[in-house]
Amino acid sequence: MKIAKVIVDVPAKDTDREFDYLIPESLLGWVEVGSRVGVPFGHRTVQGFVISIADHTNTTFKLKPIGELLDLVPPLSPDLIELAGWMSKRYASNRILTLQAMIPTALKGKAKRYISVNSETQEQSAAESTKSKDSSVPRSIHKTDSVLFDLPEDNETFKVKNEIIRYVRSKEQVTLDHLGKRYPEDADLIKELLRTGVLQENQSIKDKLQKKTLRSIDLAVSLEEAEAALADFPAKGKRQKEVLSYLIEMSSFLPMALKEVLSGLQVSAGTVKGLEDKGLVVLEDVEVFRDPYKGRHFTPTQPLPLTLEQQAVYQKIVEKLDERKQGVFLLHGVTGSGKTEVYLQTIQRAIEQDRQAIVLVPEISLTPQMVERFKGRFGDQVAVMHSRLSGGERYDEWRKIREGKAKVAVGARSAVFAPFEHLGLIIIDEEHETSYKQEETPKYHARDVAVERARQQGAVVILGSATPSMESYYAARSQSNDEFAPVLLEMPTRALGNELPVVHIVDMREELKDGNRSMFSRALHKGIAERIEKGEQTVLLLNRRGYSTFVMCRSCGYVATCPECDISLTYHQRSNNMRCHYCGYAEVVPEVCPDCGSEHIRYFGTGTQRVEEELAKLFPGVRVIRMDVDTTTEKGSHEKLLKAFREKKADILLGTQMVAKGLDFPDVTLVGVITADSALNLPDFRAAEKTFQLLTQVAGRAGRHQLPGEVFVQSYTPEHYSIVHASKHDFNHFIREELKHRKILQYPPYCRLILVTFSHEQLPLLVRAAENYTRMLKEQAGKRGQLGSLDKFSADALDVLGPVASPMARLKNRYRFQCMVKWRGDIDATGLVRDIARQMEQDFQGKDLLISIDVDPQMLM
Ligand SMILES: Nc1ncnc2c1ncn2[C@@H]1O[C@H](COP(=O)(O)OP(=O)(O)OP(=O)(O)O)[C@@H](O)[C@H]1O
Ligand SMILES: [Zn+2]
Ligand SMILES: [Zn+2]
Repeated sequence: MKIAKVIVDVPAKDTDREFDYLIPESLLGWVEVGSRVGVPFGHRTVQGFVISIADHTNTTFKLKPIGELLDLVPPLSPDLIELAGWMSKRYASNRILTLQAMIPTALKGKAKRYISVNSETQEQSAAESTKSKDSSVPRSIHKTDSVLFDLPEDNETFKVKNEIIRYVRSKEQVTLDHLGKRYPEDADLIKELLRTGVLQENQSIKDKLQKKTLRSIDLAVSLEEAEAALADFPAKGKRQKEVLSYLIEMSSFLPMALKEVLSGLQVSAGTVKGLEDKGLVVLEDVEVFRDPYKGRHFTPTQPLPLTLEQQAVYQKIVEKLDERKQGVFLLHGVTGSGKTEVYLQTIQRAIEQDRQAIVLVPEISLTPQMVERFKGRFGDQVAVMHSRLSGGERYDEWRKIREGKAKVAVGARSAVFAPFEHLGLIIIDEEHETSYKQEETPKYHARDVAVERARQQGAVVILGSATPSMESYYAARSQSNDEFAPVLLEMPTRALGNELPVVHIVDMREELKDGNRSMFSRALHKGIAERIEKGEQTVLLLNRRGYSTFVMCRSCGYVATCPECDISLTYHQRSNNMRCHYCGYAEVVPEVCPDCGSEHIRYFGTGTQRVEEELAKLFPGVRVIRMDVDTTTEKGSHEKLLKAFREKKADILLGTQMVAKGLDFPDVTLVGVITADSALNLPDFRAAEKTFQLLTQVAGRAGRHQLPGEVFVQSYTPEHYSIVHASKHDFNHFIREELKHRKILQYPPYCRLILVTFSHEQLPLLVRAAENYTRMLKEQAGKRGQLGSLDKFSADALDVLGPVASPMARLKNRYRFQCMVKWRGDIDATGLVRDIARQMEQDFQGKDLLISIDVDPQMLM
C-alpha cells in the first residue's frame, strides 16, 4: 500500500497540513513527489500537491484514494518541494500558497490538458537517428511516421514507444488520464517520452489565453506621403490636420491606442473618421498581448576578452563552480564596470558543465536591452519569464525549462523557481532592489530563496550591484558565524576605462533665497539648454513613490521626524497632523518652521506631469518623453518609449525611478535629479540607503561611452551624508555612516524585523485584537526570557513596537493596524509570531480577523 502525503488547495489555517491519500493501483508509478493531483476533500474534489510518498499511515480513518493525476510529468521536482517547505517555515506562510507560487498560473486553473506528438522533436530525432544509426536499419519513408521508426523494432521498449506515439497521433486529443489507463504497464516509457519532449502536454485554458485587442490608429500612407498631405491640407480641416501632424510626430509609436489620441488632442471620433475617409489613417483592432520577443532577431555576440578586474572576479567564481559546492558571492562593481559580461561568461561555464543558470533582474529593468544581451549570447537556450507575458506565453517558457530545452532562465523574482534539474548558477542582478521581495503571500525574498536553493543543489549565487544592500554587504564584511555569508568581490573601475560622471549638488534653499521659485535650479536649467543646443540628451529623475508626503521647510530643509524612530513623519491631510508609522507618535503641522521660523513650510510632492508642463514652458519646442506609471501601463509601452529615446526622437527622458536603472545610451551626457529629498524623506528607515542607491544608479546613466557625463542633484538638505557620498561615488564612506545610524537605532542588519498587520471591518474590535496580540507576544517572549530592548547588547532579544494604525489605514473596507517586531539571535521569532497569530485567528473565528505576517519586510509603508 502506497500513501501519498498531499497539501490541498484549501488555503485555511486548519487545512495547512499534510493529508494522507491512498494511491490507487492504476496510478502506481505515476504519482511522484511533486505531482499535482485531484483529491476528494469533504464533498468536493480539490487540487493538491504530493509532497512525499510513504508505506503506511498514522491515520485511523479509512483512507480515500487519489481521484486523478493532473499532469503526467510532475510540475514540481522533489528539490522544489523541499524548498517550499523551507519557505513556509521561514516566511510563516501557508504551504499551498508557497507551492503555487512556484508554478505558472496556467497550471493553477482547471485547465484541460491533452497529449500530442511534438512536431519539432519529431523531425529532430529523425534527423539525429539518421546521423548516428547504422545504415542497415530501415528508415521510414513517411515523414509523419518517422519518429523512432529507425530504431530496430526487435527491441521491446522501442516497439512499445512507437506504439504509444502512433496511438497518440491517431487521436485528436488524448487526455492524460486516458493514456495512463490504456497503457497501465508503461508509465515509465510514457514519462520518458514526455521528458525527452517526443510527446508533449498541451493545454487549453480558454479564459486565460483569449487574445485581447485594442482599437488602434495608424498612418495608412508612408511618412513622406503623410507629410505631403499635411503640407496642402484644406484650410477647413483644422482638427484633422492637428491629428495628422500629431501622428507624424509620433510615428515611431504607431500604431497607438485610438482613445489616447482622442483624449490627448481632445478631438472627436468624427475627426478621425474624416481622416480615415481621406485614406490617410487606418483604424484597426490590434492584439494587445503579443510575445515581445517573437520574430525578433538577436545579434549574436562573442565573449569579450575580460579586463583584469573582470578576470580576477571570474576566476574566483569559476573555481567555486568547478567545486560543485554552494558558494555565495557579492559582486560589488561600479556602474559600467561590466558585471553583465562576468555574468555571461560564468553562465557559459555552467552550461559547459551541463548545468543550468537562472538570472534574476528587477521586473522594471527586464527590458529588451537586457534580454538582448542574454539572447545574443545564448540564443534559443534562453527562456524569459516575466509578468508582462500572457499566461500562455509564460507557460510555454516554463515548459521549455521543465523539458530541458532551455539552459538559462532570465526573469523577475519568481524565476528563482525555474524548474531546472541541475542548477549550477543563480545570478541576482541589482541585488539591492526591493522588488525581489514579494509583497503578497508567500512574502519571500528571492535573494534568500536563491541562497537556500543553491545550498540544496550545490550551486553558486552571484549577488551583483553597484550599491549592495546593507544586509548583504554587512554579511559579507563581517563574515559572521553564518557559513554562507557572501564572499565580497569588487570591480571599482568602469570596463571601458572612462571616468564616473562629475556630480554637482545644488542647494535649492539658495535658489529660493535668490528668488528662483521654479523647480529647476539655474545650473540645471543651463545644463539642459546646452544639451538641447548640442543635440545631446538629458535624463531627468523625479522620485515620487507611493502616496506618502512629508512636511518640509523650503527655506532651510527642515523635515519633521519621529523623536523615537528617526523616520519622517507622514502628513495626514484629513486631520492636518503628522504621524510616525512605526510607533504611532503624532504632532500637528507647524505653521512656521521650528528651525528657522520661515513660513515656507508645507507638505511636499510634485508629479511628473507638472515637471513636463514646466519643461514645455521653459524650453519651447523641447521634445520630452515622460515615463511613469501612467505612460507605461500598456504592454510594451516602456520599451517603445525607450526605443524612441535611443533613436533620439526626444531631448529629454523624464521619469520616476524607472529611468534610473540599467539604461545604456551613448548620447546621454546630463542627468538631473529634480529633488533628492522626496526619496530621502520616505517614512522608512531605509530612506537614506534608497537615496544613495537611486542617486548612484541614475548618475551611472551619464557619460557611459565617449562623451563625458555630468549630473545635477537638487536638494533642500544637500549636506545629508547619502547625497554627499553619492555625489562622490563613495560607497564605502556611505556604508560606514549608515551602519552607524542603524546600530544606534537598532534596525537591520543589526536586528531582523517582522511586520504583523491586522485587519477587520470593525475598528473597535480590530484595536482590541491588535492590542491583545501585542500583549500576548510580549508575555510569551517574556516567559522565554527573550523580551528586551535590543539596544542592550544581548545576543538574543525581541522587542515589539505598536500597535499603530497602518499607513494605509483602511483598505477595501477593512481597517488595518500593525505592529513591528524587532528581534535578534537564535530565537524562533517567526514561529512565535505565527503561533500566536493562528491562536488569535482561531479565537476570533467567524469574526473575520485577518493577520498577515511579513518576515524581513521591505515595504514598511
Ligand atoms: N571586457 C570588456 N571589454 C570591452 N567592453 C566591455 C567589457 N566588459 C564590459 N564592456 C562594456 O562596458 C559597458 C558597461 O558594461 P555593463 O553594462 O555590463 O556594466 P554593468 O556593470 O552591468 O553596469 P550597470 O550596473 O550600470 O548596469 C558596456 O557597454 C559593455 O559592453
Ligand atoms: Zn526652516
Ligand atoms: Zn516613531
